[in-house]
Amino acid sequence: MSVYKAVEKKWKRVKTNAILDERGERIEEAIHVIDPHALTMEQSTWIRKVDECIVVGDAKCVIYAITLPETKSCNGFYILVGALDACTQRDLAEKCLIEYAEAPHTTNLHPLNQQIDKIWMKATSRRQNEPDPMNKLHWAALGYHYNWTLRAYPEEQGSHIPELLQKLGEACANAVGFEITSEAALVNYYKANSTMGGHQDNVEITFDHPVVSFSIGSDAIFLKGGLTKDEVPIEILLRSGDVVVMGGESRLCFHGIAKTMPNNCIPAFPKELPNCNVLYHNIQEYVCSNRLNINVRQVFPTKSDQESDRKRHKSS
Ligand SMILES: O=C(O)CCC(=O)C(=O)O
Ligand SMILES: [Fe+2]
Repeated sequence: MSVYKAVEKKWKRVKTNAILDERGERIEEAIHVIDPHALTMEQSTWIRKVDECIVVGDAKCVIYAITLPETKSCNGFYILVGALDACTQRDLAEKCLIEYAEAPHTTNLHPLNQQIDKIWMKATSRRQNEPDPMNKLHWAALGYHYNWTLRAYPEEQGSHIPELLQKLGEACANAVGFEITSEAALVNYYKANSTMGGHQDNVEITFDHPVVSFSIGSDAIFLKGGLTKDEVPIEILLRSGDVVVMGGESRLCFHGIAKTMPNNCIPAFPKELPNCNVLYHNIQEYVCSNRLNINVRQVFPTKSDQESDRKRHKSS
């Protein structure tokens, strides 16, 4: 079994929803976890704070470059801690639930001809004994919709990338020195026990631009491995509002979600807000037991990338 798989298995066995026990001490399985809010002395020796910035609203965030301890190379993997301000988190949660899962975007239910229109409205207005349609929703695709059967991106964009995602993607990528034109976005809907197996994001036509990934709602244990599953992955606790940028050498690293950890207390989603309505209450309840992830990617090379490639080839 690969070491990556062994770490995934370890998290499958963890039944608690926090890395700390009742006494406030780390559970044994979590001793290596990087909690960006509480780095250990040892972690501070290899996790570099590269900058502080404001990506959106008034959220001042710290940027850490997280490199694998074995290689110690700075390989383009960054976490922007709390980069999304509370308003943006609430706005994105609402959009994931009532806009991004609707046509013209597609979802995992679409290829099965089971796409459910107004899924969030149906879920929240159903009778108590009726099944929750949200249980069937795993992902939504925006922009260029990757075709998993043909294993290819289509020539035409299936839907637009919302301006907010374009802007956030660009701001986060620029904050760590990368550029991105978001052409495809994926929204992942995680339930309390959902995981995402280790994989590489390797279906785009270019890998010269980073994947920018936004976390909203419940906490998660994110695993970031190397270029093979034989490298020990680092384990990172991601919270609502955190942004991960995987560019440069880390663009093709194995990664995934080993555990989703529902938490009752998410600062951006208090139980009551001034003037809050039923929609907010439903969203607040949802994010406390589920996690949303939105990630944006550039699929095709930028014209200037192609130009510089051509020049490189000519001169070599
Ligand atoms: O949920 C996450 O943070 C990671 C999602 C991911 O890796 C993907 O959609 O490819
Ligand atoms: Fe991924």
